[in-house]
Amino acid sequence: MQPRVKICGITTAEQARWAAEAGADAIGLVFHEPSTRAVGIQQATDIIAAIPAYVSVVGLFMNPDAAQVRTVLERLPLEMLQFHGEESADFCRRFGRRYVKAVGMSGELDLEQASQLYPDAAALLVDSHAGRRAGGTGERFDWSRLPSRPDFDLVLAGGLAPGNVAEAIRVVRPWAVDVSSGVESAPGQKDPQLMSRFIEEVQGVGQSKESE
Ligand SMILES: O=C(O)c1ccccc1NCC(=O)[C@H](O)[C@H](O)COP(=O)(O)O
Repeated sequence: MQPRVKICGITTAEQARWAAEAGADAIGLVFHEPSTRAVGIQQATDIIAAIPAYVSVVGLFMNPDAAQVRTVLERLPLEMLQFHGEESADFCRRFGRRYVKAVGMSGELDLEQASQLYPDAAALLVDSHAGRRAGGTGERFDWSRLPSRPDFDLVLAGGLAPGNVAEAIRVVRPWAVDVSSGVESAPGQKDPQLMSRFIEEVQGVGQSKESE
């Protein structure tokens, strides 16, 4: 089955339209400072207005306080939340939204234990750096470290790009892939051609012989 695609770190309405037209299933808005991709409420409002139906909007936080998340949710119609820090499961489930929990692959990590810590997460996003280190690094990790048949939906992130995403999918067979740096021509500058090529590579894996 073809993985879903989330393009993260969208900062303008134009980038959002590019991502949706390229075929992204979800668009990520970063509410964590400091990040070159962080957006404010009005900016996010303008971006969301440009996103067509059936493309979900994910709000990304890293170790926020509850008031920050609540303020964003009062002002913006986010479909899902993504927590990228050391948030507890109790914290993540407080906001009445489905959420994805990011886990960092730097250092030793027991993914099965992580999935038991967040039993109601919609998915676990495995990234090069989470927990104490921010994401959006453009760095990949050793995909062979991932379990072959996890008992949770796995979102693969970290250094993905048009040139490696097909191999990543064949190795990991994730539920979804998530990309930010790999579809940028410069930090924070999403590129429509890179977005299209990335999604074409994802779609191509389903058709190619090697994927069997
Ligand atoms: O994208 C950011 O700037 C960011 C900052 C702080 C925490 C998380 C952040 N991004 C989270 C994502 O979901 C990214 O898409 C993910 O880490 C992959 O990023 P990249 O390696 O650049 O593709």
